Amino acid sequence: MTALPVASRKAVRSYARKVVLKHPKQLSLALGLQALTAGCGLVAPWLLGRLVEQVQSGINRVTVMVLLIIVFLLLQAGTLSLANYHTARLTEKVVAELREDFVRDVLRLPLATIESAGVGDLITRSTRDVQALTQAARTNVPSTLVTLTTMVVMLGALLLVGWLMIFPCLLAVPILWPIARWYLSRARDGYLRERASYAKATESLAETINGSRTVESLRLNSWRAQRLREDIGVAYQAERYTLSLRSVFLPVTDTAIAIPTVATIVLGGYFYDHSWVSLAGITAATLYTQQLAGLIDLLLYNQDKLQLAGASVARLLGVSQERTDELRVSAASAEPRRAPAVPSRDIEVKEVCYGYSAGHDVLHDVSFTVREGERIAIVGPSGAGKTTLGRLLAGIDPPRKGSVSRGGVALTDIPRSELRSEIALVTQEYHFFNGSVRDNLLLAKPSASDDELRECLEAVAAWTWVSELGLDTRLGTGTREISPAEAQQVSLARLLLSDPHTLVLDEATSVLNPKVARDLERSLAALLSGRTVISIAHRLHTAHDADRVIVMEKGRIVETGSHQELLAAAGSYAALWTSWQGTGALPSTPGVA
Ligand SMILES: Nc1ncnc2c1ncn2[C@@H]1O[C@H](COP(=O)(O)OP(=O)(O)OP(=O)(O)O)[C@@H](O)[C@H]1O
Repeated sequence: MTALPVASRKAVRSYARKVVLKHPKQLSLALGLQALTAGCGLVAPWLLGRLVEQVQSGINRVTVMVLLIIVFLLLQAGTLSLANYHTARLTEKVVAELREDFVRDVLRLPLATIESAGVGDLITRSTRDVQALTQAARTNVPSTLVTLTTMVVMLGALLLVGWLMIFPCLLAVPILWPIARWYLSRARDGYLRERASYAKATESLAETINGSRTVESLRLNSWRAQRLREDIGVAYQAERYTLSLRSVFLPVTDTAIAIPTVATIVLGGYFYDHSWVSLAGITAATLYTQQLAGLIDLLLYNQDKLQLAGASVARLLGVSQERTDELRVSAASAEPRRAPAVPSRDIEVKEVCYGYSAGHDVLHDVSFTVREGERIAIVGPSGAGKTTLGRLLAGIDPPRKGSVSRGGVALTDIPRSELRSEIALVTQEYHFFNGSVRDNLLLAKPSASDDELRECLEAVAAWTWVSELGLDTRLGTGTREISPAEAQQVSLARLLLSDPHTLVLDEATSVLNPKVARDLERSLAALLSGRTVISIAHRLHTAHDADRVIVMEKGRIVETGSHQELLAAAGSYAALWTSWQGTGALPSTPGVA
């Protein structure tokens, strides 16, 4: 299993910069309002300082001062709510864009990449990581911006009330600086490990749920439970590590931020004794320093959450890197290729070898050409390599050796959007998305008319039940359940709508009962005229109807010809045919798992 990539710190930083600078007006407005709020917040401590000084020197203007303090506090509350409103608008917009980017990138991932990464990784990225990022963007990012702006304004004010009062604040720096460096150099990797361990546990869980029947029937419950316990154990250790980082970081910083307040009072008294700072200055500085301590505390707390969000961004951006890599590969390989004078839709399979693991090929030296408009049936016993060949013919996996190409270009080098509109693989894995039949069909062609939808549904023999229910009736979990055969029919109709010129059908009609399957294949055959169809045939009547039959055994092509020619040759195909006529099933390849 190959995990999806994780973006580097540099990529995360440049993405964050891009996102922040994408809305300069909204950002300036939000920051401006925050600075105004911070400015209003500074007036009350300053006025309090003046009040203390006036009381000490016998001037009685308490009422005016108190009224002024109330006015500024109200002003601060007003600007704060405006600042919060505009910051929230900006962050909601940014979060929405991030989510959209992520969904777009996930939808563009090649099937082979998802399969090799495992669904657990993708589920964790699209749930926990998106959630961590959303949470940070909604609360910690705005809070950090407010805190930083307020701190800058406050330090300026501290300089103004008495520049000497800045020194007590600096006493915390020798502790805060190294502990922050220590923490930051470890937190990102810690959180990345934590996320990866969640992905693994989710993968195990998803695998167990998907294979629950197999687990039950083979009594693998305790083995699966043990596996899950191990994965949870790894996640627990990863969480303990990040917890241990926080257990050091937060108490040390909590202690360090208490120093400036104490030092301001102690040193302030000393400065006052020497008449270096006024009483008003010391009062205001003490209040500022106390607020500053609270701000640093908040900043560090946010920093922790931002580390977690940073790890999540790295994982989410990694998904887009996967896509970029793919496009880069196709762009690179596109350079030397020359468009043929007449674009050929023939698919050429040349000396192909392929294996799922190193040193164990399941396809050996396979060569043949699929001509445009041809009907090919690939037959052979179970484990012969038919499905594997089908995946290569659909451009999902590249061969280990040799080539599978169209017009001289390897299928895996053709941009996927282009390839998918040309060649489609139809497997036993079909999907009906919760919603109406119309919703499911329009995924393939959003502009399709009702007539087109009906035509495709009729072609797959589904119009009878769909017209009874209605195209817009909601189906799926929690509503009217859809049977596997119906779901498969809708998938096939969706495929017809997307109109690829080549179809690779791998057990496309296996869920249906033999009679319905045969009817469906007939309707499909009528509708598919003019298309290239490669059927991985598990029922030999498909081979009977094909232009050419390719017989595979143990990963090799052993015979090629029409049904009649192969029967006359009395070889492997003839044996398969006889066996199928007798039992309706194909034998397994001896020695092949
Ligand atoms: N994802 C996989 N990982 C590892 N080995 C695999 C994988 N898929 C298939 N194989 C192996 O590759 C070989 C060819 O399998 P394949 O499914 O292509 O055969 P098939 O002719 O389609 O069989 P069937 O008719 O039973 O579907 C088999 O030995 C199988 O165990």
